[in-house]
Amino acid sequence: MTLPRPSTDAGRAALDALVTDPGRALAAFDFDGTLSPIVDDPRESAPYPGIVDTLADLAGLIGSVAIITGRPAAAAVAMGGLERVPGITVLGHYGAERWEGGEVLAADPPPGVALVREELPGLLARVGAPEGTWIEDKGRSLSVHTRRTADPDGALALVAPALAELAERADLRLEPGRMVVELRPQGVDKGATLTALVEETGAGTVLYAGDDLGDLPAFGAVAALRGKGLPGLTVCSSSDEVTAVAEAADLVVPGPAGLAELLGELTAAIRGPGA
Ligand SMILES: O=P(O)(O)OC[C@H]1O[C@H](O[C@H]2O[C@H](CO)[C@@H](O)[C@H](O)[C@H]2O)[C@H](O)[C@@H](O)[C@@H]1O
Repeated sequence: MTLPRPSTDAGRAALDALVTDPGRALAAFDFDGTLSPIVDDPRESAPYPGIVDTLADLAGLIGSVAIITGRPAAAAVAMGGLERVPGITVLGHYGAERWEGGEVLAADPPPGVALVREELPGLLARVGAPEGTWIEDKGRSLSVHTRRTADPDGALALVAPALAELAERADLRLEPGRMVVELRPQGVDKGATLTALVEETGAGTVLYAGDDLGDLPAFGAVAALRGKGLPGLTVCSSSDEVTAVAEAADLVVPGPAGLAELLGELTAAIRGPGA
């Protein structure tokens, strides 16, 4: 197994730093589309086969492993079997929730979430959202999914103006993603969450892997941390659905299967020859 070469100097330097000084590294991962292949029904998401075991191996070799997801933290842990990864931190709702050692810490959601919960079904009916449009109520945010409609992009375009108006009235943020729009609380994104985690862990190197638009703030955080001298590597779990993430990444791997392979190669490189 050979480690792939990132396409940027900064990415190559960070990968070298991670392998030579793994004890000070933080590796953080998105969940859907990165650890878990995209599926039609979000309730059926599951990690790519073997990837959680590889993460568990990696967690025993590097400083810290974390998940930063738009899912509720406990849902990601349950879907992923992530409690098997020693010492893992799971940050849900882009960082508004924290799961660690079986406990979830979070502040109460703002009142706008309840307003959206009440109005969203009627709003979707009024604008003529097509069959297959689905509301995912995540407790502190709600997502409108169109993957299971006949024309997912068309359905998103149809509902977008009304969702924008509702989000503004509820003082929530609109978070676009892969055939989904989420209405969620303001004030936190994956970039701020990753930066805080780097500070908290005292990481000397950071790796972040993601696949969707909501991961771009974390890529921005890696760039900002590099500006302060911290080696950082961004990895895109690529798809045909989103190209902006691959364009921003130091290293592009073909979806969760490619990430699983990369993590195996990284683990082998840290262990060294003969291990
Ligand atoms: O931050 P993430 O862990 O990537 O979560 C982002 C959203 O992921 C989920 O939706 C996406 O995955 C689904 C299952 O594969 C797929 O059907 C959907 O089209 C994708 O957008 C999840 O359902 C959302 O709540 C997350 O915000």
